[in-house]
Amino acid sequence: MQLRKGRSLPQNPTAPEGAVVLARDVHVSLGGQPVLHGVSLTQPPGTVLALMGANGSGKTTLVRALLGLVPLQRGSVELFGTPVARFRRWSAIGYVPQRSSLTLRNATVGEVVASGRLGHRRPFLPRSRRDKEQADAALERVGLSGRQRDEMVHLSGGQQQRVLIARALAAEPQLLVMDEPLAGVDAENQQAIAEVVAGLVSDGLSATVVLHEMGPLAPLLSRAVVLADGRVSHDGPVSGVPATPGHETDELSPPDGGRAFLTQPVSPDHHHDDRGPH
Ligand SMILES: Nc1ncnc2c1ncn2[C@@H]1O[C@H](COP(=O)(O)OP(=O)(O)OP(=O)(O)O)[C@@H](O)[C@H]1O
Repeated sequence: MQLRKGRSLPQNPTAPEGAVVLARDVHVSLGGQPVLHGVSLTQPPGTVLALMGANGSGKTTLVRALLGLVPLQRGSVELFGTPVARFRRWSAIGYVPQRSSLTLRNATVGEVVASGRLGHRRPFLPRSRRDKEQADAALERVGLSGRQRDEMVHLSGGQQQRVLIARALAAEPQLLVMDEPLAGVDAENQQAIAEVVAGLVSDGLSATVVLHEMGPLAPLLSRAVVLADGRVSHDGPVSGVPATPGHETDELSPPDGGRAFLTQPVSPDHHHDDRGPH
């Protein structure tokens, strides 16, 4: 599939020095249960960081901690050099949540992508020409131009995922945070998503991506942080990532990576078939 480059999405204005994400000794408890036990990581600008690990290892909780969505028991998080509690430039971050966690039955593609501009809009005013241009450019970027009127429910899982990425891109982010963008997505759409990410990275954006397996994103990953039971078990090049935790001699080595990383089967929620019209 050939994807056209977006027309007017921004170049990344992030200064070359300084991390886009910096976490130090992050401890998080949920429902009284400790989930993260002292996680630290640094993501330099312009990089693609994979957060990996088995089901329940704490990946989603870590992403939520990085975005200030859950309180820290201990430790600190900085976004673009600002402590997360004082961070206000949320439009600089495009968040693509797990598709399976969303209910989008009644929304159209255009509505979903337009909602990505809400952070730029002033209350009670109709959307501006720039809002529309950025939404259209984001949709073009993911290869779904002209699909604004389609209902989300009629798209395949992979196409829905691409719409959610377009929604995040419409906000003109500098950092894209994606939670399992390849889960339940067919090979063609996985490739399309990888091409979108490659284009964004070449424009200087950064991406933090929760992954069960690297798939076609493998060649794009700058490094991987692997969690095991809420602790970092690996932080470094992707080539050093074990195919299965506990079997560290069996390594993935991009660009022909993409083998399954799981120690446990993906929960049914992660395996919505990529059905529907293409
Ligand atoms: N609200 C909550 N209350 C109590 N425990 C929770 C809560 N949310 C998550 N947990 C627990 O925290 C641990 C980490 O969950 P999390 O969803 O962060 O893991 P994950 O690595 O993203 O898993 P998956 O790959 O299945 O999405 C799990 O043991 C989970 O049961």
